[in-house]
Amino acid sequence: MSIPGLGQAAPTAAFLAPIPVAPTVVHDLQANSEWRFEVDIGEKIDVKILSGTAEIFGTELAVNHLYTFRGAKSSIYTWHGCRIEVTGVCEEYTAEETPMTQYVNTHFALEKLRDEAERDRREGPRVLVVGPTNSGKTSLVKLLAAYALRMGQQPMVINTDSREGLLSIPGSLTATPFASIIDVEQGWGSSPTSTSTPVPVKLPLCYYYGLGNPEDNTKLYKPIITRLALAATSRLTDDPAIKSTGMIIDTPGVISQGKGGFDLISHIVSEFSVNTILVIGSERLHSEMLRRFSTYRTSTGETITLVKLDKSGGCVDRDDTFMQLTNEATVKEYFFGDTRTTLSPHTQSLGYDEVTVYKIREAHTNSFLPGGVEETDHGLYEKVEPNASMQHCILAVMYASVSDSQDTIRDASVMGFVYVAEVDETKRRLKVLAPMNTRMTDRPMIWGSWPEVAVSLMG
Ligand SMILES: Nc1ncnc2c1ncn2[C@@H]1O[C@H](COP(=O)(O)OP(=O)(O)OP(=O)(O)O)[C@@H](O)[C@H]1O
Repeated sequence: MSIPGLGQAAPTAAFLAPIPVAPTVVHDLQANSEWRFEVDIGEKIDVKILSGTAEIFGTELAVNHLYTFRGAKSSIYTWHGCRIEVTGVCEEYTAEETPMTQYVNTHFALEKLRDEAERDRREGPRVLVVGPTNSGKTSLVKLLAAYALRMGQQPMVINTDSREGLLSIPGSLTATPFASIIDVEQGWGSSPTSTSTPVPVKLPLCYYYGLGNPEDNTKLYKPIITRLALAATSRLTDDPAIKSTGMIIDTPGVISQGKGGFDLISHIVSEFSVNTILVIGSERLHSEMLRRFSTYRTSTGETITLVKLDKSGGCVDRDDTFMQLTNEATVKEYFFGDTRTTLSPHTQSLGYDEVTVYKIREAHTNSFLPGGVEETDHGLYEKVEPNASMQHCILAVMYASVSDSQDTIRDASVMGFVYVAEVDETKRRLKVLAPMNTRMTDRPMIWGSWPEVAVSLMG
């Protein structure tokens, strides 16, 4: 073996090969145009605004600051024109047709409602965004939250889409009060575990569903939505600034696509007392929402305002592989940090008898046995002994006690997540990775199927 720098061997050709230099391009963007880009997972680009004004989904970019984007599909919009410098390889084009005027008008209509709410000391608008998969719901939620923040408001952003996490691991449903700028490089911002970033951390109220699709177990999804709504409403009531700004609720695309899903939309509408529904990119869904909600009254007697919005031509489909890799990157970041912050997770060895694990039951809801007899509900979770199939899985550690009922555990908020790094069936022990060295043996843990982590995080 030759130690680098001490060995006698001549440098190899690879060692001498020049390091490829990423190309740098300057784009001049006209007023009201959008530069759309896609960076592959594992690749990155650096972007600098040289002059003018520019924003990413509503968040203004600073001039001469270097922004780095990794594995992202996104866009930079300018109202008045700008010059940008891009270093790195990505797929890109500039578009002049965007629905931004519609979106900003929606924002100003919401601002009017917020001003009225502040004046009358009432709750601001509770806005629900629905639309098919990849129609730009999350991007619109981000944009409306960013514009509200720019006006000095404090929006509460609710994520009811377990397929993607919002400041948390996928599988969770969250309510996050935003009081400071959204971190455009990271999507939504720094997670509570990353402490030394320039953008202040946000603390979500976090509940765990643990499956990728709400329809996989509506008997679990619905009560968690109810619990999330209760927590969000009480947080809202406690803080006048959040109260008058109101909520913006993101939804999973799948619930906008059929009868079972529409029932879930109705459930979210009633639990969050939604009074504004933004329907994005679907005429059919808009007419369905009109049919369901045109005569509806919220718990406080308000009617629902329905607004139809265009889908941006920039929305891109994200295939399963892209989602899988993005989710794995989010999980990795939760434990190990990102390029800006390195975290040091702890490994703990736990005996089978020291842990209480509940596995989520799947796909038993709405199922009928032949002859129309409904299948018996055996409970939400199944108490299981650790086993080899737990390897590489994520477990949610709940703020509950091991002696609590399944309903109490379901309604508890999440204390944190652990990753099962190793299962030793002979010694009957688990090796788990946790962000902190907290005692976990007196907490119940929930084992779901989402997020799926196909690779070892320890490699
Ligand atoms: N104007 C745009 N330019 C470039 N990319 C965009 C634009 N709008 C949205 N995207 C990208 O398109 C993808 C889908 O958008 P988004 O996540 O907002 O859709 P969604 O409706 O929330 O999806 P889902 O139904 O999966 O939750 C994302 O990667 C997003 O960053």
